[in-house]
Amino acid sequence: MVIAPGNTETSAEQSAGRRSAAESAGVLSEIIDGVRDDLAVRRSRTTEAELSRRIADVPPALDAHAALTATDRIRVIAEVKRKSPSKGDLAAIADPAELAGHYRAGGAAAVSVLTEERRFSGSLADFDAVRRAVDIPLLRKDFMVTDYQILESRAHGADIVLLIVAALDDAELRGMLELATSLGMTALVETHTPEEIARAVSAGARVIGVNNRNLKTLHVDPGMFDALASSLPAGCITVAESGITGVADVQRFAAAGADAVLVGEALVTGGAPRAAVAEFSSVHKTGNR
Ligand SMILES: O=C(O)c1ccccc1NCC(=O)[C@H](O)[C@H](O)COP(=O)(O)O
Repeated sequence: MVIAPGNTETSAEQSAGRRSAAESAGVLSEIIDGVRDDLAVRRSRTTEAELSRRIADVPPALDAHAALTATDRIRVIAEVKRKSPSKGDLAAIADPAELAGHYRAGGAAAVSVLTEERRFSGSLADFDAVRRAVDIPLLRKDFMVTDYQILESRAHGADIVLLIVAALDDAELRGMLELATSLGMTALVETHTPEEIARAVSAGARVIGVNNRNLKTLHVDPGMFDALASSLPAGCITVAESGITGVADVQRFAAAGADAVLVGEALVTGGAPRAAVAEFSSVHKTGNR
C-alpha cells in the first residue's frame, strides 16, 4: 500500500477548519486500517473459493464502458452516500434501493454505492439492496486493497470497482485491474496527480477518474480536473469526481473534457435526486482533450 505524504497547508487553511496534511494522511491510513480489519472478519466467514462459486451464479457484469459513453451528453454516476469523513452525516437514507430508483429514473449511467462501514456508514447490504432494485451498472465504492475485495464485489453483482492509485503500489494496481477485467468488470481508476495518471495508464486503465477531493487534505478543489485534463490520454473514459454542487460544475467539467461525473453529496442532500440527475445528464460534452 502506498500513501504519499501530504502537502503543507497554510495557517489560513488550517484556521478554516481543514485537517492538516499529516492528520489527513492519518485519516486515509485509518480508513484503510479499518477496511483491513473488517476484511479479516469477512474472510474468516467466506473463503475465496466460496466467492468464486458465487460468482459463477451471478449474471455477467453490465457494460460500463458503453453506459459511460452512450450519448453526446455528460454521463452521471450517482452515489448512495450516507456519511463522509469530511462532512460527517449527510443524509438518513432509509431506503437506498428507492434512492437508486430515482437516480435511474433521472437517467444515471451508473449508481455508486459506498460500502465502507466505519467512516461512510455504507455496507454490502446497501449494495445488495440497490443491486436488486436497478438494472444499470453498479459501482462498488470502497477502499480496495486486496484481490479478495474484487472477487467479493463481483460475487455481489458489481459491474465497476474503484481502484485508488494512491492506495496501491504498481503491482497491486495492475493485478487488481487485471482481475477485475478478467471477471468482466470495469475498473474506475482514481488519480490526483499527473504521476498517478501515468501509473494508471501504465497499469492498463481505460476509465480514469480525477478526484477533485484531495484524500490527504480532504480539501475539494474543482480546478483539479481542469488542471489534469491535458494529462489524460485520448481514448480513455474520464470521470470528474467529487465537489459537484450544481449544474455549473458539470458544465465546467464537460468543457474540460470529462465524459462523466461522480456525484454524491449534492444528490443525497438536494431533496430532488431524480431531477438533479436529469439536469446534470442534459449537459453536452463540449470539451476537447
Ligand atoms: O467524501 C469524503 O469525505 C471522502 C474522504 C476520504 C476519502 C474518500 C472520500 N469520498 C469518496 C468519494 O470519492 C466521494 O464520495 C465521491 O467522489 C462523491 O463526492 P461528493 O459529490 O463530493 O460527495
